[in-house]
Amino acid sequence: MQNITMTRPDDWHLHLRDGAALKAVLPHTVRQFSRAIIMPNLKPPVRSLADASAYRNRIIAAIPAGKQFEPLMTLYLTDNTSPEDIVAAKASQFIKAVKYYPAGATTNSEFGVTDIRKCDRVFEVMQQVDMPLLLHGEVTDRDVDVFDREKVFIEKYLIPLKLRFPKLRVVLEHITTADAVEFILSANNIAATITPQHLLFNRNMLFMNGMCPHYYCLPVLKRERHRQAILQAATSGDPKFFLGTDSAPHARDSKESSCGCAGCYSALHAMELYAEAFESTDALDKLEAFASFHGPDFYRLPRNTERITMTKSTWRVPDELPFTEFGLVPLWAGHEMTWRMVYESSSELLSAQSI
Ligand SMILES: NC(=O)N[C@@H](CC(=O)O)C(=O)O
Ligand SMILES: [Zn+2]
Ligand SMILES: [Zn+2]
Repeated sequence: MQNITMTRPDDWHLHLRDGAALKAVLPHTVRQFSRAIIMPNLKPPVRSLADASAYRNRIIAAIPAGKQFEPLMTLYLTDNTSPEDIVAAKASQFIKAVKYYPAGATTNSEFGVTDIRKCDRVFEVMQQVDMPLLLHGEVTDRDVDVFDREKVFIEKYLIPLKLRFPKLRVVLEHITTADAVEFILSANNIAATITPQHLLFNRNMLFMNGMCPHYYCLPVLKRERHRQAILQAATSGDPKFFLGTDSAPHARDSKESSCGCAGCYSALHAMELYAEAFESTDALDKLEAFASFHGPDFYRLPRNTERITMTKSTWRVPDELPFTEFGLVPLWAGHEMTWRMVYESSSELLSAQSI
């Protein structure tokens, strides 16, 4: 196959940050996607309707002139989120979900929830008004092995949560294990997003010829058996699985540090990365539904009508992109990609090549 033409996709899990960082990364997402679910883990987090409204305006102001993009906002759940906050968020129409971070689980999660059972009053209202709950599904217990944190979260918290709130619509974000796939398939009113890095790499990538911080994200990459399971889920055509890049920019100095932070940057070339993963298992025919249909169907939004084209053409992922004063290393820097998104104008194509 030399060309793929498909419905324009959306990104159902994206970190845009704020200020100069937002301005540096947003054009990449806008080139590839029509809409994105915007993660609320800013410093301080997006906790109220007023925070979300102000952040949404800053994102809209940063959209390159003449481009279309719709940020779908989320609220950051804390121990103090109230049922009234949910009702107000639902009424706003632009807040599409509420994000749960276990306190201490990942980047900027220190304001997260200390005990998920404390949120039952809020979940009750979310179930009632049909506000989806997005989960960073990992336990934070120091005595649980870092590679088992997703599996233990499912057993200890997610299964009981689904029993307490069977109609609450849940997205288990950035799944990484066969255990997650199995659970998603067995339960109702639940879906999962899948990132490009978890489809393409197993945990060996973290230690290829030395320690490679640019492949460190949370949940951490797992063994090959788990990668195979999520690749199989993503390419199965099952509507419970859809695209969420979890593109999470961190400046080079904070990744290449004695305590490097978690997150991979994939907004530059997300669709090309997914195409490579799907092609590896001869499933390019399943890419459009995964990237462009299952997400809007879950969120009960219309599918996009515009189309995009990717073409077979090799190009090298740049070593670094402009981003604050330290630069940003994209996922799989230096790799020869085999697909390339075709942009509408040749000047855009040129600027994409030159970064
Ligand atoms: N995935 C990551 O490793 N990092 C994300 C946070 C998150 O999605 O957990 C970030 O905001 O940097
Ligand atoms: Zn997360
Ligand atoms: Zn994320």
